[in-house]
Amino acid sequence: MSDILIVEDEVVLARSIVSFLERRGFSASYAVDAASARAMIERDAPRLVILDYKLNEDDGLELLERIRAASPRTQVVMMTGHGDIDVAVRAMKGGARDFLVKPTPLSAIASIAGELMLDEMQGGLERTGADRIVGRSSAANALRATIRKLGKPGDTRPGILIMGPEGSGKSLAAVALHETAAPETPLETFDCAVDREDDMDDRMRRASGGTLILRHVSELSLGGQARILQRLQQDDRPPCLIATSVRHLSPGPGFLPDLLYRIQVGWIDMPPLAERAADVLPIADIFARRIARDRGEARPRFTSAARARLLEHDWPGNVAELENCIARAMLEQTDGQIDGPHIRAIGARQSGELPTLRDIELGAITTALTRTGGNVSRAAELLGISRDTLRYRMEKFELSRR
Ligand SMILES: Nc1ncnc2c1ncn2[C@@H]1O[C@H](COP(=O)(O)OP(=O)(O)OP(=O)(O)O)[C@@H](O)[C@H]1O
Repeated sequence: MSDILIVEDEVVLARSIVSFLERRGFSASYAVDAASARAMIERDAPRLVILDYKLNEDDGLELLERIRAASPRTQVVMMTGHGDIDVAVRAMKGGARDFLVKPTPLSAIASIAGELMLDEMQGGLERTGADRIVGRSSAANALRATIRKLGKPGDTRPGILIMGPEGSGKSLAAVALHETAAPETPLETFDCAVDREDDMDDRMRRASGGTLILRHVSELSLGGQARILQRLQQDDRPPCLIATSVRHLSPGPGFLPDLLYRIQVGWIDMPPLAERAADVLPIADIFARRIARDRGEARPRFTSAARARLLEHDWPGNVAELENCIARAMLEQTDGQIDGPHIRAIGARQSGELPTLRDIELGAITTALTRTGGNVSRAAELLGISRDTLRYRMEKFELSRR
């Protein structure tokens, strides 16, 4: 009896996934066609089925429907091809828990299996260090690895600048870094956009020997910057500075070079949530579970319509927007079930005459593709994103069909 069943017609791939999972302590087996998969599901009722959308003779979506009917407790994760976002959405509507894009790194499969087992234990809600970063996109994996690397305990801790759009998780990454590098030391946060600069001295004194997170550092006045530099010199055990910023910083009249060089030793880029769609469902799930736990309620379930809606949205307000959306959905749901209509995203902030982010993005992609004569790899390079991300965005804007 196995907890995980891999349904994949390429035997070599199926075997390697199974042995990878088994080396990590999961019990797994595989089936190469729909008939044997169904027989094994009836016999074992596995916790998780990882199902290839394209099976030789059989249709993965049809098999998904049968699995859901035969074994409701079995979770199904669909493996789709690149650009098959419509298949992914259909799979979610058909009751799949999630989807993975092929070629799927084995680590992503292990992480999904791990998440499922964590869910079963109702654990994993409170995390520390790099594990605070929920998600299984390659960007989330890379971020956790960077936090572990930069946060290696050592005598000197370099200043670190975390750049990224609003609500993308910069402050969370800053806390994760502190917990990785020096969890026993004090942690203080100063928000340069809202806190009074008169409070800075006190905040720095309390952070001595630990970490000071400077949120929205680009908003700090020259006076405030000078104050920080002065205190850093006076303190025997000056705090490590971790700064976050939406805007690019450059030394010049607005920002003291000495402070910038102190902050910008290490660097982390937070990508927008739209570039890591694989993170949306795991993050939504943990937000909903935390709210339910705080209210003493059972773990909420997302219907397939809700999951599909979460995946279809672009999240211009990033993780903060997703958090807000889930908080509202949790207010509206009544029976522990979050359904499609409960998912109402606010979208980008109203900004007068400004074009929407969607328009800007569509414009940039179209320009890059026009300039490169439709060459996706070169267009992706011009835009500074991966080829996969560009293909995904093109699919969303239906550019490939134009
Ligand atoms: N990968 C993630 N996993 C779980 N929670 C996340 C993740 N990223 C962000 N969050 C949560 O989303 C919310 C917004 O993140 P955060 O405040 O860190 O964004 P930010 O980039 O610092 O925003 P701002 O630009 O407004 O300062 C927080 O509640 C944070 O804990």
